[in-house]
Amino acid sequence: MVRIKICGITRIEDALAAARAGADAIGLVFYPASPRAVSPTVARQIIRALPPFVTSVGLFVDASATEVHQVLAEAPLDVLQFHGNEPAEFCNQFGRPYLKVLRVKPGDDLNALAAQWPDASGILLDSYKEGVPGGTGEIFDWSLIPLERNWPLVLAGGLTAENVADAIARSAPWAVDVSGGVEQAKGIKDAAKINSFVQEVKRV
Ligand SMILES: O=C(O)c1ccccc1NCC(=O)[C@H](O)[C@H](O)COP(=O)(O)O
Repeated sequence: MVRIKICGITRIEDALAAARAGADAIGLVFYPASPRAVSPTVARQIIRALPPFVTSVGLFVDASATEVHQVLAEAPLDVLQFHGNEPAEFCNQFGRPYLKVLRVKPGDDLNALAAQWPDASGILLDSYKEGVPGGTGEIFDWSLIPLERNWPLVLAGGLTAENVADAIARSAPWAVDVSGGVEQAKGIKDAAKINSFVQEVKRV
């Protein structure tokens, strides 16, 4: 069973649509420049509205430790997700499980890179786009993903209900992560697209 995270949630109704569809996790973006950014107060409201057993994941891009602690003081996130240049020592300091994001470029040795975060719960592979730290809506070359690896892969980047079966077949991920592929506008999810995506993952 491939797990599913619906990322870039900004509204309670979208979080509930994800939960009802059968998603395992939702992502909340704490990167002010993102059109999907939420405040800690809104994040708290969304997390409190979630039914049990749906994991809340907080996304950060080179935030300071103080900023991460400030978010955690208000929003009880289950998991942290680091999209910037955060070294392992930084990621380890919050006492929460975390995902480290690697934005994939041709020539990357992904096993060697993943080994730099040995305590990460998983490594999220996303598309590289200059100046865009995440939520690109673009796929990357899945043949660059090593099939022999000793870390849980969370696959992201331009996934949709139409391409996710192929992506799973090619990369055998632990989980898939989608944002733009289940939206009607940036930060506004589409319940029908969420349902289609989740159904397709469960089908394969
Ligand atoms: O969504 C954003 O705007 C964003 C901004 C900064 C860091 C991360 C961000 N989003 C991350 C994600 O939504 C997902 O982890 C991933 O990038 C998949 O996005 P998509 O390609 O749109 O499916």
